[in-house]
Amino acid sequence: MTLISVQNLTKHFEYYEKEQGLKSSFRNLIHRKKMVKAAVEQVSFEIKKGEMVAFLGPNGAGKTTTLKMLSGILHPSEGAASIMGFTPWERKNEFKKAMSIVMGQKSQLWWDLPAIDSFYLLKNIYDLSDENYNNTLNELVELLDVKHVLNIQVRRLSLGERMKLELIAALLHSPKVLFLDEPTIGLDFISQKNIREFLKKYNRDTKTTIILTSHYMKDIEDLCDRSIIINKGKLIYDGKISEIQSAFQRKKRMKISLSELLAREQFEKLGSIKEYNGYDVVLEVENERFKEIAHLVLEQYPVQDLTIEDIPLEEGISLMYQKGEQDQ
Ligand SMILES: Nc1ncnc2c1ncn2[C@@H]1O[C@H](COP(=O)(O)OP(=O)(O)OP(=O)(O)O)[C@@H](O)[C@H]1O
Repeated sequence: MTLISVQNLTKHFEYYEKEQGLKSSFRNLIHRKKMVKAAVEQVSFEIKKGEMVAFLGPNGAGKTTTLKMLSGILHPSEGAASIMGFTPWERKNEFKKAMSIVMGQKSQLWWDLPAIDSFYLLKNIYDLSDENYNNTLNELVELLDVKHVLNIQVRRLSLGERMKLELIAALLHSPKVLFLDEPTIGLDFISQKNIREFLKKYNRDTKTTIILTSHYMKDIEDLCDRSIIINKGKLIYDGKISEIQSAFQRKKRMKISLSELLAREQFEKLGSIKEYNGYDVVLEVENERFKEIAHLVLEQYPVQDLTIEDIPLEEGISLMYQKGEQDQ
């Protein structure tokens, strides 16, 4: 069942250029130069109920602007979107009660209060029954393991603890659609992992539809099957994450450790050399040839260890960004 449908969504920001200096400030009062930034251009996609989709793109690609339109914070310049049958920017109460947005760099908790007070306020805003509120809160508190920090002023907590509490604030009213903008930004490795595990379980158990932006590839690889990629406001890929590699990266990486020093020339005929120090070599070889080359290296070279891996996802994605740039 399609839950989110977006057609030709476009956002052009208009602003006035401001030159440096006092003289220019006075000149700008009379003669201002209007600029237009095309942040999102004719983006279309559909998302089914229960999907967790990665929304990717380099800095400034238009991800946050798109999420702001889909959550009703911003009005588009053109295009249409339907989320659970609602037009987001009409901001109907039923829509607000059925969605939530978490922005890694913004907080909806009161910093000077303990989170439990903010949660109680949200209970009233969303008009939740005592039973419903207590059940959801207890479940989320247990899942995220934050019982011990609920009564501490939010400003005194660590970034990881705060992000867990932000998630609870966003999920108290059990939204059907959740927008997550960089939910693991700035978190240490363990906190990132905890948040990822929580999101995975939450999505699986509740079938909440989630759109996630993140610059951490581990988030994307662990959580999402599908990704929508934009660059300079335009959609450049919509498909399986596992196919990004095969579509844009037709090579494998071979790491070879040698028991004897070998000259660089010995490897040049096999593939492109990425690293070489005499004893350790990293080669990139064409997918079609890696078995044959591995066989040859094992037979003819003094090999101590050999591993073959796919090129990391971030490299596949960055190739895609580059291709997007060339096509535009
Ligand atoms: N209010 C605004 N006025 C003018 N330009 C804006 C405004 N908001 C965003 N932009 C521009 O629109 C483009 C897209 O911004 P957006 O924040 O959506 O990118 P992003 O993909 O979320 O980037 P990042 O990964 O860095 O957060 C950027 O070039 C940004 O400078």
